[in-house]
Amino acid sequence: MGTGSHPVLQLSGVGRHFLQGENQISILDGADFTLHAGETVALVAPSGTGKSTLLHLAGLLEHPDEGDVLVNGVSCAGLPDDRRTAIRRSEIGFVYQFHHLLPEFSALENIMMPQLISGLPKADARERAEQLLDYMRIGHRADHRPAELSGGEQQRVAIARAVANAPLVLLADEPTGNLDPETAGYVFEALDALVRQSGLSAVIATHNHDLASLMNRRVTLHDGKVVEV
Ligand SMILES: Nc1ncnc2c1ncn2[C@@H]1O[C@H](COP(=O)(O)OP(=O)(O)OP(=O)(O)O)[C@@H](O)[C@H]1O
Repeated sequence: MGTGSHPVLQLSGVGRHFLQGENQISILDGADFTLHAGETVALVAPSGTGKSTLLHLAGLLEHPDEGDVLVNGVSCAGLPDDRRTAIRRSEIGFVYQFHHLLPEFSALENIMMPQLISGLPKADARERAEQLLDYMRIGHRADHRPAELSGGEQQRVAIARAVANAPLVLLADEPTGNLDPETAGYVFEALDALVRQSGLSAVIATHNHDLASLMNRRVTLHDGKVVEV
């Protein structure tokens, strides 16, 4: 992380509450968090403490009940949905625990898709997708559909898709949680290398402490707040 790096993602006093039976439970409650440009942060917390909730709010996939999410300094709390969607598409890449690839399209087409939606010419989208597949060392799998790929390959395609539009921030929700330990290590290292090579900032939720130690910084969730480890 260089000196003078600016915040690319900020959670400010974020709350998220759910009704469970008769009780309201606060999963996030006045949570603050700042991610700086070029920084990688591991989010390591027990199951059910709100990692997915936090990432969904940070990725503008859901609204907080209180507080604000700022992406590159832009306050998103009061923005209309179309502006939030535009910011999400251009600034955020998201990797889910299960790949969420489109089953009827090839690996290459899945990676081209977000670029085509953003209006990039098809030839450029294809070139970028091919480069990313090569970088993830699955160039030979370009024409295969998700069901024809191994779990590790599927997740590498999902990572390539998430960074295809050169987002400012990559968010990953247990991207290797579904893989055997050896494959998980391999995929996580590829993800880490890609993030560093492209100068991305990232928040990656993982249960795996070895993988978390590859990141610049570790945080956890406690009583609805983000705390440094
Ligand atoms: N839409 C919802 N309605 C009600 N409760 C919810 C909702 N979404 C999440 N929760 C509850 O909030 C808590 C946190 O969920 P979340 O998925 O964020 O945890 P997590 O830390 O990501 O867990 P895991 O590691 O198991 O994925 C859980 O108890 C969950 O049941």
